[in-house]
Amino acid sequence: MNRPESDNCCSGTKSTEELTQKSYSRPDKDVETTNLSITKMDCPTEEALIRSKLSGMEGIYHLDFNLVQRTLQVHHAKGMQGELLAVLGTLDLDARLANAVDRDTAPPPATANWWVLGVAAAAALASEVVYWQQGGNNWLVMLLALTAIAGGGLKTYKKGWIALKNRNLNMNALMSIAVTGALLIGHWPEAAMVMVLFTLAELIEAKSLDRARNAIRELLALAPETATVQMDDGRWEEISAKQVDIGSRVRVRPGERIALDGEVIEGLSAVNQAPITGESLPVDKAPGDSLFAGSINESSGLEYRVTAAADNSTLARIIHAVEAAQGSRAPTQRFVDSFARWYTPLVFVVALATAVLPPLLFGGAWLEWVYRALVLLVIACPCALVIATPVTIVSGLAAAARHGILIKGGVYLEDGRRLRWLALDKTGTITRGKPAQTDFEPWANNDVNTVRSLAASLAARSDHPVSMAVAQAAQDDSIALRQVKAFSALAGRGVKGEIDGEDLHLGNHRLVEELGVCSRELEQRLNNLESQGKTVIMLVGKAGVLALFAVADTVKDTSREAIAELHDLGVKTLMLTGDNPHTARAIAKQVGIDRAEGNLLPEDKLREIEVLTEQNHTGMVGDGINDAPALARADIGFAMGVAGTDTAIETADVALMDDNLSKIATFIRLSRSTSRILRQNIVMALGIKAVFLALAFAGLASMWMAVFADMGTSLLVVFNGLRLMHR
Ligand SMILES: Nc1ncnc2c1ncn2[C@@H]1O[C@H](COP(=O)(O)OP(=O)(O)OP(=O)(O)O)[C@@H](O)[C@H]1O
Ligand SMILES: [Zn+2]
Repeated sequence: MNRPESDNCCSGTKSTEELTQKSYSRPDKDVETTNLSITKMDCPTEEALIRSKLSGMEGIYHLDFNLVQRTLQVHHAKGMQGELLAVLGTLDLDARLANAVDRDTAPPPATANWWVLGVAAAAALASEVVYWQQGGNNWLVMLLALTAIAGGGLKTYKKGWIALKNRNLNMNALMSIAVTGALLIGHWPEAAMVMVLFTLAELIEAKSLDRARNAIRELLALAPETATVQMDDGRWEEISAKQVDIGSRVRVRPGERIALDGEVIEGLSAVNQAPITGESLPVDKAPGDSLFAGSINESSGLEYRVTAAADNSTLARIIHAVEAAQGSRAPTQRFVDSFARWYTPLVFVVALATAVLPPLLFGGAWLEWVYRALVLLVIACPCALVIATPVTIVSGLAAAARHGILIKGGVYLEDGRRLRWLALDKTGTITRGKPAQTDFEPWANNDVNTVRSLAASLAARSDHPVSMAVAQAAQDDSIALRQVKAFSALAGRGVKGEIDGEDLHLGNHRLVEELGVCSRELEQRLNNLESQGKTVIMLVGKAGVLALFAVADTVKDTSREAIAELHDLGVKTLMLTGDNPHTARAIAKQVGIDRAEGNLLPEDKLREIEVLTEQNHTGMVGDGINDAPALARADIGFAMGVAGTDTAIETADVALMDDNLSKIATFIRLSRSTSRILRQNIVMALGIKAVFLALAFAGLASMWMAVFADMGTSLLVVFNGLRLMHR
């Protein structure tokens, strides 16, 4: 049996992560996937319990825990579901089958019986008071203490017992042992207090986790539940957004939120797309423009045609991706998990030694040392430490989503701060990607209209931006097109086809060289145009070069500033383009990019990235389609302008909803604050533990102080993590 999630999976490198996920997402006919919702899995210790129970079973291949959503995905051999549920049943964690597709059923919030807990707390307090008044234990102290423990701690005992039976030392087990021990050595009021405080801590912790859990669902709540749809008979009726079919006509009033993805049919309005793209300026919409569910229609009414079902809208896909991202473990989380795995048993052993050795060897007082050992048991609970990471990562992911940045895993969020180089594609990334024809020149006395018509006929068949510019210019001048036969695109070069029996090529310098029809004179002319930042393609026929067409793209308004922001963050920039080196340099100079490489075929781009990644943490940003190999090879691949596209969201490591490059700087800054908060949390959690460890040895810490500190630390790290949400 192979189990790739085995504990020695050490570094968080992308390749291991991907391998693990890919090998299991492949539909295999013998592997079945069960999604479970586990209501009572609110502390990482429960995860450890489940893991130890399941991973030993024959036929269980892979476990994907999502603590924040309290879900577990199990990949297992076919037909094991019943057995799986039965085993989980013995752990008493309320494991239920969950439908992965149905994202609307939020997990129930942490339940609390405040009334019982209040009585328990009062009893514990009273027991303490009576103890001090009477100067010792008596039947009343004991009765009050037992009442408190029964009220506050039965659940803990139950969970602790299950854990111990499964030879798992989780915090419930530790607490049960500690409280029982305290009772046995006669510390009745304190045992009661510790149990009540612990239960309270658990509750508060669960509540604050609920907040993190809901952060992402709150994003989903951005799309209204209902939409005003035109019925077959022409009436308008408000129906549930989920029931609206693709193609329906929907109306949205000014000030209203848009319920479904669609395309404007009628009306002109400004739409605030901030919830999707993070861009706060409203965007003007006219017929033909696309709309995103969740965005806000600001100025006037619109009618649109629905283009995606409610559960497949861009917004829904964003939320789906963020939720999935939480499941994958960030490097810090792996570190913390493996730390917790040896920390708890180690402290347990130390506690045992503390209880036994000093009295045996040095004649210490038994009761005194047993008590110190019990304090150690309380300190052995790593909950604050373990909870700190997922909460921080989830808040970071949610904050990024609010900025229109979709991060596909905690790894990338943590890694972003390490980026030293960013490679950028030119067309569509730095420039608008919508070039226009600026010059055309017949070559060797050819007839202007004939060559334009030939070139445009070829160009019209291609969707490459350069071709589109040539075709558009011809159309604007009402030049008639001819019929093209045997058309094909030549990657990185241009296109070719046959018109009236003549083989024609339309493409760049590389193509002209390859056809062997270049000349000194032509090169001079090329250099001249290219050094102005223009891209030149040539029409080539039997008689050689027939004409030159120059197109120019404009740089996006945001590019220059975004590049400067990146440089301020210490990230160097490199432009990679299939376009010629002159144009590449001219554009690079305009926006302030450090280095530019032109004339690159897709495989050359890949090689550049490979060279860079060997020495530096390197990101690559592109529009996703022809740059796919380079994007995949980079440490972090960014796809931009993905809102509305189908595949790009799924392919990149980080997807930027709009095409504003400054989002990458935002991402890096967010990554830096995330790792700062992660470090703070870990130092805080470990530091407080260390202090209490020392105090416990010195006999200066009491049990309830340790519980209190533990609760305080948990709360501190959770709130510290949630702070990110508002970055
Ligand atoms: N279909 C085409 N029509 C016209 N020219 C083309 C075509 N395909 C490629 N070319 C020429 O080859 C060059 C390189 O094309 P390629 O598609 O590799 O890069 P690009 O997408 O234009 O630039 P970037 O790498 O910056 O995105 C283009 O600049 C253009 O001159
Ligand atoms: Zn040449």
